[in-house]
Amino acid sequence: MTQQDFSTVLANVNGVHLTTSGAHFKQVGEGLPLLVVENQLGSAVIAIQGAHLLSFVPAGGQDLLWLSPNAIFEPAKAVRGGIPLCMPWFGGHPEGLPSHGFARSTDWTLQSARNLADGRTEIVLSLQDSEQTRAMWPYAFNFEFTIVVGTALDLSMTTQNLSDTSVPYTYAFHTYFAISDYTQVVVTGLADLNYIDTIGVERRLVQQGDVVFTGSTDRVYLDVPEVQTIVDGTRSIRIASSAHSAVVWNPGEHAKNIADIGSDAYRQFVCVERGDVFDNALTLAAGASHTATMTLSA
Ligand SMILES: O=P(O)(O)OC[C@H]1O[C@H](O)[C@H](O)[C@@H](O)[C@@H]1O
Repeated sequence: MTQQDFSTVLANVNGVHLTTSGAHFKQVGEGLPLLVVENQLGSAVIAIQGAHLLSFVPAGGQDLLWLSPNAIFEPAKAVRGGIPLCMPWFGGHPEGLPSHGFARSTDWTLQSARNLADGRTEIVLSLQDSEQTRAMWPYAFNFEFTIVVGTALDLSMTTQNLSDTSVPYTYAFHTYFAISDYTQVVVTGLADLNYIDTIGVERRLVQQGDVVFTGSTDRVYLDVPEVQTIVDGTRSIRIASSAHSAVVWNPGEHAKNIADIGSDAYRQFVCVERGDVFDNALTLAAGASHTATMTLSA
């Protein structure tokens, strides 16, 4: 568990408090510290480990994010659901380092919290290089993640390369969206785009019409437009991002082999992950910084 003292940062901020995963979610594991953010426009729950959003509820609405009923809250293990931050690399690593990078399983620092004049709440978390990160990724860096909770959830990730060489960089906001049943939803905003189907032998295909799910799905859409919409009956969720890729994932029945999902729960989410991955991978020049934004709204 993080040893951070939040009292100075949270002094004079209304509607933000610290709790634990055990008190808030009653789920298994050693437990993790969480920040709860509540205002008149919406509410959110953020794990300090991973700067990981676990819940976002616009006032009077329902949670946009899915958290697995079998989620495990353990130090150094990514929680299943919400918005894991996959960085500074997305997917598997050629030398067997943790899949999707170390950001999602490392404690971040709470930099600031403030009530904005329009009623929203802004939280800023950061992560800098350390001996532990340099052993996996030999660069000096600063990641700064700004979360604004209102009727929409506004996210902004700034990645600064503080080293004197250029750095390869891929990332994704790996969002798990709560939906009724994965076979009932339609994802718009990806029709006619090139994608890589990563199930089995990678294949490059072109999306015909909107995306629907009929079973295990794992696809990387390239050069996507700013907005996708998940249409779930009369409900819809809008995803707007500056990122150039969209990864669409649901494990289907393979979820029975994933301990923190299980054989039924997989039906209640789809992942539509915005990031810059595969052909959209980035290189950050020495001293350069990159900002990625994403806004989620119902
Ligand atoms: O189990 P994780 O490491 O969290 O990865 C979960 C999933 O993330 C992404 O969606 C990838 O495209 C999938 O291939 C992967 O299975």
